[in-house]
Amino acid sequence: MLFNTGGSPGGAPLVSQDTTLRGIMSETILALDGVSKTFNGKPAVRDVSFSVERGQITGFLGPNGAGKTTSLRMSLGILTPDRGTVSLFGGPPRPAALDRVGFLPEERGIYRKMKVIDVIVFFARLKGVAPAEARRRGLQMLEEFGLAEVAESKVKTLSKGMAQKVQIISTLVHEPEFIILDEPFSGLDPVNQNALEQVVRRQAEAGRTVLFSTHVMEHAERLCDKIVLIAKGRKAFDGTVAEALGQVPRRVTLEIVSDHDLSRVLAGKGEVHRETRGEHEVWIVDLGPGVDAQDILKACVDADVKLTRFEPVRAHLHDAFVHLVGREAAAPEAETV
Ligand SMILES: Nc1ncnc2c1ncn2[C@@H]1O[C@H](COP(=O)(O)OP(=O)(O)OP(=O)(O)O)[C@@H](O)[C@H]1O
Repeated sequence: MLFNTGGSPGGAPLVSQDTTLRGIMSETILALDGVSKTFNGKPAVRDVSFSVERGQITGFLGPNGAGKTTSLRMSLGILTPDRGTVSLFGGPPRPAALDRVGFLPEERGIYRKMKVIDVIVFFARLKGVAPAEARRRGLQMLEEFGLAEVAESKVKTLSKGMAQKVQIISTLVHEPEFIILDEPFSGLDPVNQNALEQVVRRQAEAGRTVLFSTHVMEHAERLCDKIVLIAKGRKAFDGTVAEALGQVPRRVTLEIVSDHDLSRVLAGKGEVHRETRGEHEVWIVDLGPGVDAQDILKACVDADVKLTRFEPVRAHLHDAFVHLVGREAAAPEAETV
């Protein structure tokens, strides 16, 4: 097992180990209502509302500069909104509520001169875990993260990825009910990104609630019960991954060797584009309402068209994001100025 999924703090019953039930039993852990924040006259977050439900994994997605970190900081009371309200565990984000949260900030920094295990124990103790228990959990988690041999090493001797894992352990060691991770995958190599995805899944399976921000859609596509898309400070979408993908026109790509004109065959099936790639003619169909890929295949077979490729194209979350906010707003902030 990669990570300890033990009981919830204070012995409270875990909500559910079942993904389906997780969806049904709804209790709002965090709610932002009409929240806005401006820095030096420049709006960073504009009238954003969304909620995070207990036991779910929620992805907070958007390009660099979209307003994710600012929203997370407001969620935790680190920043005060100019307008709107934040409710954490049913009230303002006060210290007692924050003890139930594990937060991995975007700006990472741990005490370089301390030993790894001492850093983890330090963070656990800040959240009220007894010293012996903090050490026991810290050593167990280091083992599970493949870092057992560096427990007594100084932080400054670790690679960047190892240091990030130590910081993730420090975020989780007090077994918080609600885990907020700001860009947790950045700085990790693909193997460790996969390992972190497993950690997030196991936390949710243990009944914990996870909210993480990312500009890499693939993590959210694989992990999330719900996603919130934000661009240029505004919420663009809030729903399940399937609902987001449902916003993208379904597409089929056809390839033929001849210069057969498919316009008549594909008439009424959707929006059709034609491209020449080498000696192949490629026809791309954005399927119209009520048309599915099989209708296109049947029309080609009936018209005796010799296909060299027939490919229903699977949409990805990035396509949905671009479709919802436009290519310019989907780009990182620096690319749009
Ligand atoms: N303390 C601050 N002072 C001034 N401007 C800020 C401050 N914090 C954020 N901003 C600005 O607010 C906007 C949103 O930034 P934010 O960090 O919330 O975005 P983000 O989606 O988290 O992106 P990134 O992943 O790059 O941090 C940006 O234009 C940023 O420069």
